[in-house]
Amino acid sequence: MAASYGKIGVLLINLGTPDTPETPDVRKYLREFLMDKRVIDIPALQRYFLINGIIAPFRAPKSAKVYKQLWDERGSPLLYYGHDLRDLLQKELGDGYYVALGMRYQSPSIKSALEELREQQVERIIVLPLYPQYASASTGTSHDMVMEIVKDWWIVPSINFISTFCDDPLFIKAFAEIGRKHLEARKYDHVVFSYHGLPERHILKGSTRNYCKLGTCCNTYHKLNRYCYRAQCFETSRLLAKELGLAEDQYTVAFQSRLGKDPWLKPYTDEILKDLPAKGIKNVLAYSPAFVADCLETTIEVGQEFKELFEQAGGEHWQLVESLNTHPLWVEAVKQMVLRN
Ligand SMILES: C=CC1=C(C)c2cc3[nH]c(cc4nc(cc5[nH]c(cc1n2)c(C)c5CCC(=O)O)C(CCC(=O)O)=C4C)c(C)c3C=C
Ligand SMILES: [Fe+2]
Ligand SMILES: [Fe+2]
Repeated sequence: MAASYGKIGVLLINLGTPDTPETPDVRKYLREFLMDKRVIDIPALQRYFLINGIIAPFRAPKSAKVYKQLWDERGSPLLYYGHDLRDLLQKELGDGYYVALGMRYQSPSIKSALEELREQQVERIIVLPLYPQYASASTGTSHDMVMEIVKDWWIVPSINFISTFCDDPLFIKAFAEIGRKHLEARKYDHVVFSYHGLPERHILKGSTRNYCKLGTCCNTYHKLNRYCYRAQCFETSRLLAKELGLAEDQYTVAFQSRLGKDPWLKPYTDEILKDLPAKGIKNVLAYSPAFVADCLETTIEVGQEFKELFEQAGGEHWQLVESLNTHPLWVEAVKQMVLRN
């Protein structure tokens, strides 16, 4: 596309995925991802030994097996839904905008996406990491990478960083609509909102004036805990529950995907789901609202692994709510976020 001056650039960012589901590519991806000091926040030398001594040799082949189950004819869903969203958003926003997609790890890189925008000589850039709830390990590191790259540009255009959209009305409406179809199709006893976990210390490090202490501090969402990941997960869940007409005792918020021995945000999804059947909860609808596109964490972890655990514990029906992917209300939600910024 030829450059035309005065456009607004939109940079969509997501986590990234291995280039292929083969072990060497998964190892390369995990190395880049987990060497990020905002993801594994321990001293550099310790991180180096953890990754090269344990994760690269042992975790990479295991993860590759799971990535092979995830891969389909279009590749990795996280990546192809990213491209689809970019194309749909470009169509919706029209000629005054140029939309680019960058992945924090692997490809297409944030650097290549920013170069596309620079080539277009966009006058402003809106940076939107595709994570509804801010965490230093996701949104923070995406912003960090953008700043790292543009700091060397001679002309640094105006840049708007969007850091959270956990309570965006259209985002909530889109996710509610997808879940509502399941709730109307059969009877569910309970809804589980399962979020990607974080080490507890990540919350404490971001605690404004020591406000967040992993207690009831996050039960309401306001100025002091605006960027607390835990408070944002609770807020998204509350708003989704409200939109779906769920009472407080009809849903549970839990956290998944913990890694290592440090305490992560609790309760852990794989633990709570095992106790549900004994309480008479045998039909569960599972939401994964930390992600806006299907990926390993939704399709495989929530959709398959948790389903197996639930059934082994006596559960009868476990249903994953598919992610926002290319849902028209989601595309509209992103469009409105861009227009507002
Ligand atoms: C210390 C480890 C990790 C932190 C902290 C973390 C935070 C975090 N991650 C996401 C989003 C995604 N993570 C995904 C996969 C994934 N995450 C970790 C570790 C941490 N994540 C690992 C090791 C993996 C790889 C899979 C595995 O080997 O188990 C994905 C899926 C990508 C895909 O290709 O499908 C996403 C998306 C967020 C939002 C977040 C902080 C809140
Ligand atoms: Fe992760
Ligand atoms: Fe908090």
